[in-house]
Amino acid sequence: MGTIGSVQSGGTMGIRPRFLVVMGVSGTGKTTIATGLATRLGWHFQEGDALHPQSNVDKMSSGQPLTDEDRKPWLELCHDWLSREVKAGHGAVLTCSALKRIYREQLRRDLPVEFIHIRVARDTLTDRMARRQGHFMPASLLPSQLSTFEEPGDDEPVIHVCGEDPPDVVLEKLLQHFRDEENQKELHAAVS
Ligand SMILES: Nc1ncnc2c1ncn2[C@@H]1O[C@H](COP(=O)(O)OP(=O)(O)OP(=O)(O)O)[C@@H](O)[C@H]1O
Ligand SMILES: O=C(O)[C@H](O)[C@@H](O)[C@H](O)[C@H](O)CO
Repeated sequence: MGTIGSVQSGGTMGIRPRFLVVMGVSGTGKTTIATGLATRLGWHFQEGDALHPQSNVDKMSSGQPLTDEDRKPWLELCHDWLSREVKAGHGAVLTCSALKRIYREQLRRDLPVEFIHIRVARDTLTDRMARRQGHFMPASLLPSQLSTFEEPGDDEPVIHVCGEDPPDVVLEKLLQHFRDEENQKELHAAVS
C-alpha cells in the first residue's frame, strides 16, 4: 500500500478507482479539491461548470439562479460523463454543485458514484466569492445556492470534509480516508 509520500507508478497510491463528484455550493472549493485529487491520483477530471449549456451560464452571469428545469439537461451531461468513466474503469473526479437530493439521484443513477461534500461556513464563502476574479458566478447568488442546498442524508453515498482548512490539508484528509478504507478491506479479506 502506498503512502502520500511515495506515489506509486500510475499515481493511484494503491487506491482503487473511484467515481467521485465533488459537490457543494458555489465557492466551497470544488474545483480546487477535485483537480488536486485527480492530479495526485492520476484520475480523469471534468469541470462540471464546463458542461452547462451557454444559456445557464448567461443566466447565472446575469444574477439569476437556475431552476430545476435549467439544471436537468446539464445534470444529464454530467451523468453521461460519469457513465463513460465508469465504463472506462479508470477512476474519475467531476465537480458539480449537486445541490438537491434529486440531482444527486440523477447523477448516480445506475452508477457506483460517490459524493465528496465540502462543508464551508457562510462567512468564508462570502469572503471567497468576493475575492475571486474571472468567474461567471456572482457573489449575489450565494444566498440562493445556500437556500436551495439540501444536506446529503446518511443513506446517500457521501464523504463529508471540512473545507475551511488549506487545500493541501483537505486533500490529505481525503486521501487518508481512501487509504483507511483500502486497509479495512485488506484486513477483512485476510480474516475471511
Ligand atoms: N481550502 C481552501 N482554502 C482557502 N481558499 C480556498 C480553498 N479552496 C478554494 N479556495 C479558493 O476559494 C475560491 C473558490 O474556490 P473554487 O473555485 O475551487 O470553488 P468552487 O466550489 O469550484 O466554486 P464554483 O462552484 O463557484 O465554481 C477560489 O478563489 C479558491 O482559490
Ligand atoms: O447548480 C447550480 O446552481 C450551478 O451549478 C452553480 O452551483 C454553479 O455552476 C457553480 O457553483 C459555479 O459557480
